[in-house]
Amino acid sequence: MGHGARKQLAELLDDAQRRGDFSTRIEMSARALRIEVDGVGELPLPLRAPVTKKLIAQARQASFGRGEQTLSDTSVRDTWEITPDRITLGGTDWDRTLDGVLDGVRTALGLPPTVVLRAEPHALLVYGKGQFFLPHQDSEKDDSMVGTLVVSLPSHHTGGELVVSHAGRSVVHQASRDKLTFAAFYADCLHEVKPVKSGYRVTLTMNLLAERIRPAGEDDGGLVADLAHCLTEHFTEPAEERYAYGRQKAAPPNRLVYLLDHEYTQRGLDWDRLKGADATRTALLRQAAAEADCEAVLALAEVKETWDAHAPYDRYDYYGEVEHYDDCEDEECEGECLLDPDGEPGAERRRSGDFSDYELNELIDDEITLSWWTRPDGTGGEQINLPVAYAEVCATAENKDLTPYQSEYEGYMGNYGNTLDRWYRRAAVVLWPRQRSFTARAEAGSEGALRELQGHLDAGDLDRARTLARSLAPFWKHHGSGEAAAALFAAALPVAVGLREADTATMLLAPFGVETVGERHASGLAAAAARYGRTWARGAVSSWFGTVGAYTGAGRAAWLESLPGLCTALRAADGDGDAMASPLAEGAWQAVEQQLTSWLGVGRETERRTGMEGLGVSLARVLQAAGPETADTIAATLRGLPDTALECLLPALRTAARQPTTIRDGAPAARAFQTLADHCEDRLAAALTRPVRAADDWSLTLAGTCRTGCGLCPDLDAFLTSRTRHVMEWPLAKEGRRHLHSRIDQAGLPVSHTTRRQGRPYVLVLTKTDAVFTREQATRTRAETDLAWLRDKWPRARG
Ligand SMILES: O=C(O)CCC(=O)C(=O)O
Ligand SMILES: [Fe+2]
Repeated sequence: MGHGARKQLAELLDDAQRRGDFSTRIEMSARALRIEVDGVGELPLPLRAPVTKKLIAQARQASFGRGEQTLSDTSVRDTWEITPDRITLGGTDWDRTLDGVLDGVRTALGLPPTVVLRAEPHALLVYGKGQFFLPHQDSEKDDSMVGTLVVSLPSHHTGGELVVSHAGRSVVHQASRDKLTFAAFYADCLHEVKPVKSGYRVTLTMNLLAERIRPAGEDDGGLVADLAHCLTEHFTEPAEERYAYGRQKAAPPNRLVYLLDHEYTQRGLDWDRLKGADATRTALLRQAAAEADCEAVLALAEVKETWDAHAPYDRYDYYGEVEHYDDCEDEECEGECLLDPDGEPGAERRRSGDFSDYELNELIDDEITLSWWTRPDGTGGEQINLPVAYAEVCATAENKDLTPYQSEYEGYMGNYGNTLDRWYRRAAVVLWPRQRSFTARAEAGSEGALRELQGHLDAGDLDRARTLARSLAPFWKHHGSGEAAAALFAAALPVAVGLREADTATMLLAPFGVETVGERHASGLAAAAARYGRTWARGAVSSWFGTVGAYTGAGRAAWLESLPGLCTALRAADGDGDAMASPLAEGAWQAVEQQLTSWLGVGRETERRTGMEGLGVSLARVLQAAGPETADTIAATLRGLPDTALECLLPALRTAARQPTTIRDGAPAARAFQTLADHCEDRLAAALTRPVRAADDWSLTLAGTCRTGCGLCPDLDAFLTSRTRHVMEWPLAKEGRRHLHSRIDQAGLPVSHTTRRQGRPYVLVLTKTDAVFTREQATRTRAETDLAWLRDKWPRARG
């Protein structure tokens, strides 16, 4: 059975690992090292305070890396540093001693004998009393860097322990007073230097580099054969379903994903530089793969686990009698607020994002997605997006024993109790039977698989290309959106054209989001439209838009910025670019129109204005991308909208005016922009002829009505529309007050509402604010400015 094969495979690999540890420590005589520092001279060992002080005089405050940045913050790292160019290492026996240490480190860390370690000085560090380095991981400065070697020079001190952790275990290294202490650890280990309590701690840190010296040798034939047998079984037996309550047997799995123990960066992920047990296990796995006729690649996986978990309650004294939180500022709260929001269980830790002491009860769900992998031929890697099925996963170390890079705790949610989400990044070996190679890779959205198809087309083997392409249909879905999918889309276009089969071409191109489509695809798109016709092109474009308005985030706005350039490139391309450009512009307009309609319905003015202004930029781009007829149709629709739409039209005109070529006579949308400018001018002029509000006129226009048929809103409306009333006191229970609040807030009315907490029910006090007048004045001033700008920039009826 499939599950049995996976389990057995993990066990075989677990047994096979040479017992490598993540950190090790070796002591050597201080006589082995002669160390000289510029400006100080040779350091007599063990170090004494006067010499150490001279070192400090030559040092600078050490910084540390975070992402791309280098930071200096003594609350994170407080130590003196001397750069390696100022240090000379020597001594009659030094090279031999270091080689011996490195060989011991290699064995202790479980690296195979086919690898040799080198150490490259990184810095000389001096820690005085109170100085330390908080937990961190070292950045891998070099592709071949596998870890760090800390050489502590003999020196009298207390504190300053080096604590190294991995997969839930920690070791503490304390330096010797009279010997050299070598501590080595893998680069993915979290480590820290505890504050020095007395004396000085002086270390020479070195990067550990791994180099391959011989090819991996033949391993125990029996073990490899057993592993190969497991692989064959895994790929031929029906896949096990996680919750298979009497369901039909599934097809065999398409791949096996073996998760590795250590962490790797994309750059550092290489068969020859795997760490500890990973190195041994993958070497065996690859031999087994060859024997079972499987291909193997290295991959990076994102893992998300959801646990039923709970906070360590006992530290909180709230447990027991709960009381009202006195300073609760929630206006609606009438003694129903029982807890200080900050006093909830785990609030403290929730803020700091540390959930390490939460208790994990039961795993509710896990998801694994492969995001990147190496090519089977070993030439670099590619981005992919592949959810991994339960029946395909195999691992020796469980996720929960590793350190998540992010955690989120969610209190009781109804369906589940309290849940803790944890995210991990893990590396993996991915294997599949060689004869299923195309499917296994294509399913992951691999560009390489599409290039294989292209290869068949180039070689004139149309039948083979069509058969393989059609085999994608069941899983060729959701290739995402934006730049990340652009390369895959670029690879899919020529294949779609070359297949000369409209339906297969549709299937290949449909699963992309419109934000993926860019200028680089123009010639491929024009060629596809020429091959399959305008109706086909329209269908393809509509599949990229998906449900119009379904996605309207920042990605869409950025894409609209590029739309005019894309449409120009399409219209200039060989083939039938216009067949793509027109539906693209129309689809973009539909999405913008839908957003415009929803903004028009928003009552709160500042919020609406901000939204409309952003939309104005998008509208300008859509008009610039459209052909003359579409642009005119759009302009006609816009002229039919209420005056609030000017909040979008003016920003659109301003955007266009900043790019004069797009509005000059002869530009496709020039006429449409002029029509809109004239329309705005008319509406603003008309608005300015309306009389100014009288100083005693407090009446408000009703924005939005209450559809609940409640008994309160008629009274509210009477107050709002009254010219004379500007304060209303209303004894009202909580529900009613809440209803009125929400109506006033949603309409963005210039009316303040407060609750006087006296007697029962409390009294709701509504007060019309000065904004009744100031807002109108501001609108008027804005209209005057806009009108002047329009008359200057868009003079009416040229010629
Ligand atoms: O001083 C040490 O022992 C370690 C320093 C360290 O972790 C580093 O420089 O990254
Ligand atoms: Fe470090």
